[in-house]
Amino acid sequence: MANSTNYNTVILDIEGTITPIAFVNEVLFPYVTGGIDAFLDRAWGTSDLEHHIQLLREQAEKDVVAGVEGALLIPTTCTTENIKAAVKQNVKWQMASDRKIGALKSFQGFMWKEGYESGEILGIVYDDVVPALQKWQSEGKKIYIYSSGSVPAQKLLISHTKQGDLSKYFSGYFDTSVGPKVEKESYMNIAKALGISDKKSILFVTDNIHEIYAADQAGLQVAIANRPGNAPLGLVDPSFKVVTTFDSF
Ligand SMILES: CSCCC(=O)C(=O)COP(=O)(O)O
Ligand SMILES: [Mg+2]
Repeated sequence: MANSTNYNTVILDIEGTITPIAFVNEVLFPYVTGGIDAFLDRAWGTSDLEHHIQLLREQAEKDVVAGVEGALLIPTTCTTENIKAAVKQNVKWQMASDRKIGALKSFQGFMWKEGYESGEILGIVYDDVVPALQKWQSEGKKIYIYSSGSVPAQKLLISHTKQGDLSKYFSGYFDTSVGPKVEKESYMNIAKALGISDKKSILFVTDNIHEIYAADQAGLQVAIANRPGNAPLGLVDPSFKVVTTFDSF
């Protein structure tokens, strides 16, 4: 049972908190890995695709310089087929280790756009999420998302769920452009962006214990989402609230 008190701002993680990890692993990620060949063929030559490839290319160059094992460069001057093959290999390599890197997350969101808009992908949130959003909103609380998924990808999921378009509940979205979710400065950046000086007035809910530590260190209230299919929590500091359902809020 969550016993968080006196918060007027709620920040929610997506995967493992409001959305099952299985939806990400069994629907969103296979959409990218299985569809990337055809997608590259379809979108080849567009400025949007070139922009996303350039982001992947710049990240790959940083990875090579940093000595990241398995990092793959994406050439600029080469045959179209070789560039496509390098993009495909790079994306699949990053996804195999579930990297939370901005360039990859932007590319995934770019591919998912087509899927959500065509109706091939429909987002899932747990049944207890919408009632909690309604309750928080009726209490005058502001609700935000902070996820490793890119902001465009977050908005797509939130606006295309089986429960309908949930965007009306959210006042804003944050991704790792404010900083990694495991660093306390990222939560301070969000509080600053929201103009909130009393960090204890913010409740952050996530499934990831490292994100909990970071938000706690930044002074936010925190609650751990322990959803079916999440990685085992292990031993957690008993001072942290753990919720298995949002009915607890
Ligand atoms: C709309 S994001 C889709 C899931 C994803 O790619 C991701 O990285 C989610 O990470 P989170 O920080 O929400 O656990
Ligand atoms: Mg998560």
